[in-house]
Amino acid sequence: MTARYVESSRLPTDWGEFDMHGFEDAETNKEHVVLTMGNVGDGEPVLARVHSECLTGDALFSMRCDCGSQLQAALKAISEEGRGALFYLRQEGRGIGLLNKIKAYKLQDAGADTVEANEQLGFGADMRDYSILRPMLEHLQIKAVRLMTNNPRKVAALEEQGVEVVERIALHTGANPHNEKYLNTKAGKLGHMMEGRG
Ligand SMILES: Nc1nc2c(ncn2[C@@H]2O[C@H](COP(=O)(O)OP(=O)(O)OP(=O)(O)O)[C@@H](O)[C@H]2O)c(=O)[nH]1
Ligand SMILES: [Zn+2]
Repeated sequence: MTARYVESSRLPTDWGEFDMHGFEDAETNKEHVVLTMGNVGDGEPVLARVHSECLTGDALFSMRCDCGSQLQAALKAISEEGRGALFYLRQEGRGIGLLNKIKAYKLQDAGADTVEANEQLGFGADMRDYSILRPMLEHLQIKAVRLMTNNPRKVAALEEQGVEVVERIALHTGANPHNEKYLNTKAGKLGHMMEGRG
């Protein structure tokens, strides 16, 4: 996988003004963005979030997951520090795509958990590929991060891309009665670190 840098612009948000950098992956035709604030290329560790697209949670206010709340918390944390980077990767549905995620939700409505639903559809539990990050990190000259995530696989994935993860910062937010099973499955089957969640 390889991403080509295309263009940057300003992006004013509720949490202040970010710089938005667009990348294109010619192999998959996916378009990815990175929002940065401050000087992220100075060699100092960067407060960072690698966020996987979740149309339902990020844009449509879904309570089935914690994605929208994590996205907002990450932007807020970056703006409070005045420096950081949010990688918005188009890996909808842990890489299976939106329509397959809807099929997985239907199976979950009938009792399956998120992992069982993916397996019933013939997919692995998590099909995300993080190698797309490498050209983005290189372009932005980010060499070390303080990563906001509960997912140890993301820490390992960044290290595989040659970036030092000097700290993992837990991101426990957005728990509600509708996503209790989903969060429990993440902790029980997908290795997410959910200690202290409450
Ligand atoms: N296949 C599938 N994907 C889902 C489901 N619910 C959320 N997702 C996707 O999962 C991705 C988010 O991954 P999560 O496992 O919630 O969290 P994470 O990104 O691994 O870890 P954090 O950094 O801690 O947020 C997004 O791409 C969502 O669209 C589901 O039930 N099935
Ligand atoms: Zn989500």
